[in-house]
Amino acid sequence: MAPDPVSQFASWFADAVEAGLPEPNAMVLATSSAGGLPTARTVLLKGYDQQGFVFYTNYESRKGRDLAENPRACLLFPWHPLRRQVRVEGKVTKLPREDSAAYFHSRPYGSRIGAWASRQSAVVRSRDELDARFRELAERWPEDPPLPDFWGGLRVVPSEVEFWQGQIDRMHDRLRYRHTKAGWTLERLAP
Ligand SMILES: Cc1cc2nc3c(=O)[nH]c(=O)nc-3n(C[C@H](O)[C@H](O)[C@H](O)COP(=O)(O)O)c2cc1C
Ligand code: PXP
Repeated sequence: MAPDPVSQFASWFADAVEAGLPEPNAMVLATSSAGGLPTARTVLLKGYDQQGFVFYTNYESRKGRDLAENPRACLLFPWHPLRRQVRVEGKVTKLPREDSAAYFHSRPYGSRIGAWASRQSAVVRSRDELDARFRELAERWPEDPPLPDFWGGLRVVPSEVEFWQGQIDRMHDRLRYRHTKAGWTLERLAP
């Protein structure tokens, strides 16, 4: 195992890509409201480094509202064909606007209009209403829509990261990194 979880993640992520897993960067993001109600959904990992794990979303969506009132999250990478899973826990911070803008402008035009057209997680009357909203916004910005102020990146800053490897007889390997004042400590957990 690597001395820190991000280096270890890099190695397992490379294995997931190499193995040809569909959407190897898909991860389940769990959040919880201030009242303690948990929810989970899939998002795409768009970057990671020693600072943490980054994804992009609508800040006013259900997850966005959860994270505004309770900025803690758990990420789960379900790499079943490799008999592996990685779980990341930590605090969540917003990306600087210039970083969100750089990513937003790298997205295809339609996805950028889509971000504007979707009040993510709100109830919509119909598919037609959604499509009409898309067309209206595409007319407004025939090219280069700006970054919406309600959209951008979030970073999960890891405090614990667990690497799970399936083994025979359900005697799996579970190795957990925990961030302490002294740096990262690595512990083995019972399967
Ligand atoms: C494979 C996959 C990847 C997804 N990636 C994202 C993403 O990166 N950002 C995002 O906002 N929604 C993404 N979604 C949609 C979310 O799962 C979810 O439906 C949406 O963000 C609204 O979630 P919420 O109402 O809990 O906030 C993805 C869905 C799937 C199935
Ligand atoms: C609503 C939504 N936002 C953002 C993303 C992130 O991916 P991309 O920036 O590549 O569209 C996805 C991917 O499914 C998505 O569905």
